[in-house]
Amino acid sequence: MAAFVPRATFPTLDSLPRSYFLGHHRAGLNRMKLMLSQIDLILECRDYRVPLTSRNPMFEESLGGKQRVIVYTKRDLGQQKTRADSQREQIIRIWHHPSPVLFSSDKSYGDVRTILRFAKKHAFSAESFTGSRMMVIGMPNVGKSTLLNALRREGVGKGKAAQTGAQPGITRSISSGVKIVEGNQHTEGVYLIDTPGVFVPYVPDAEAMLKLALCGSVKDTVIAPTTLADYLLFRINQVSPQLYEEYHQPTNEVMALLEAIAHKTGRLQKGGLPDTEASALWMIQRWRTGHLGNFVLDNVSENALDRKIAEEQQLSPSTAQAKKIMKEERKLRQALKNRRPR
Ligand SMILES: Nc1nc2c(ncn2[C@@H]2O[C@H](COP(=O)(O)OP(=O)(O)OP(=O)(O)O)[C@@H](O)[C@H]2O)c(=O)[nH]1
Repeated sequence: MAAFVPRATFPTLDSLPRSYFLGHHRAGLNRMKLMLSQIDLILECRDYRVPLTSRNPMFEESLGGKQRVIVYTKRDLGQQKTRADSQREQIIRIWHHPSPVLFSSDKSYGDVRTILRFAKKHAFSAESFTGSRMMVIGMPNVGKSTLLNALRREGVGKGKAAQTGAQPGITRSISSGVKIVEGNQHTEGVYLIDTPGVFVPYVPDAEAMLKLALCGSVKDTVIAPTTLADYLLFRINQVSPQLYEEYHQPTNEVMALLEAIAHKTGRLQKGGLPDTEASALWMIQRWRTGHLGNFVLDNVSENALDRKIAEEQQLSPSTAQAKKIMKEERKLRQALKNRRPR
């Protein structure tokens, strides 16, 4: 039998939606700007699996000037605990030097404690009697509320304060501060404010949109699940087709894999026909929960962040493009109203 050769490239999908900037994203960002003067430190969350693509330049534009620490979330879903992980993390630290960078997994008490220690040190060095107020920001579904809950649990031993969920947009408004560090005789402690995830107004690169959708920053109704599953298959094949060996032999044909998954997991329609859409959603969800391989989707190299920023500056939208973006946003809002999630 001929050896399996994975696809080297994924087709460019010009018709893919490139926007997911919703009303509550815009409103949330405006409110964050207004609150900035009361904030001592920003915890900006980015997804460990897409350290470049989950950067939102609007935060820099709108909230720049405030002291900020970048927290790369969902580390457990991207790392394999190898030397390559440490090297990648070292490069990411270099990207942001001298700003601090932290990595976090909600499964790791160590990671959460490190962030807590950082928050404590920052707050107590300010010696403010009224305590310290921090704000957690980031793209939708990056894990902001989960981080807030973990910091509260570890910091003051209290239960969940913010709702979390597998789809983006669970947090719709800015919360009041939640205590994550107890005070002492000199200060009131540390309060953390949760904010709604904010998407970028326009994603010029179709592959970036696929990555963001795969990581859950975009609602699953926006991009066809079979298209997303095809992109996931393309990426899994580059890592190891063995990751889906219990369903199918190595393949570049997403429909063949989805049909096999449908039969194996009982996702069948009337008459026993495989439900490929439901199987695609299941496959995507399996990857999002770490059951189809843990890997990073962005190429991390020393000058990758500078290159990305330079590209963004070149691609900053003209008036005509901005109008097109707004039209796309309106269309998207209408489509979301009309389509109910399955
Ligand atoms: N495996 C893993 N899953 C995580 C981690 N952090 C968050 N999640 C999951 O990611 C999903 C999104 O988490 P949320 O905390 O609701 O994300 P959010 O950024 O507040 O989302 P928005 O409401 O869109 O702003 C949930 O299903 C969480 O369980 C992590 O470190 N590891």
